[in-house]
Amino acid sequence: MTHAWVVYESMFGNTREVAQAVAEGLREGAQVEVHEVSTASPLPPDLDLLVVGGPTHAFGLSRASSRDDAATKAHRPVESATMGVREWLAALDGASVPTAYATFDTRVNHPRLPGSAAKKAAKRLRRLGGTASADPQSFWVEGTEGPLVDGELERARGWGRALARR
Ligand SMILES: Cc1cc2nc3c(=O)[nH]c(=O)nc-3n(C[C@H](O)[C@H](O)[C@H](O)COP(=O)(O)O)c2cc1C
Repeated sequence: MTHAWVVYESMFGNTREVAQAVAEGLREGAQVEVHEVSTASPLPPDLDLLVVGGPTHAFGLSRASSRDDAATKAHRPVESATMGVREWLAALDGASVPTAYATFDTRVNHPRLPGSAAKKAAKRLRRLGGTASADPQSFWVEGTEGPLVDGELERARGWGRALARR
């Protein structure tokens, strides 16, 4: 059976919810673990599929400064305070990256801005020698702190199901 990890970064919890929904979908055809990015090392040697997701910050992957910005906006402690997908990917050893990967992000629905953390993460994984199992996917939130737009968790489950069939 396909062994998949879903690795996510999340400040306010929206990307975590999407990660969990993607994992639910994947479980229809894969053995899946979900890991918050600061606890997602090392990758197991028998991994078949790596799914990586994070919030879009300033048109791309978060940085320490944008995470600090999120922390000042948040009404409770942010989840991924110490590191993000950008730093995690930079530290990844290409030899441990499974051939197949897929990336997603969360982004604000109105106004729809250019730039996507998922596209940036996909570029890095491609450079590490991986092959995309799907196009980078964005899931929409109503505002900086969320909530997710209605129907996005169901769409995330469906995306996960489709990934498991590839
Ligand atoms: C510092 C900062 C910069 C952001 N920049 C963008 C952006 O460029 N485009 C966008 O669509 N959303 C942007 N957002 C909104 C985030 O995408 C949103 O907070 C995120 O999807 C929520 O996910 P989370 O709860 O997992 O952190 C930004 C949010 C923060 C805090």
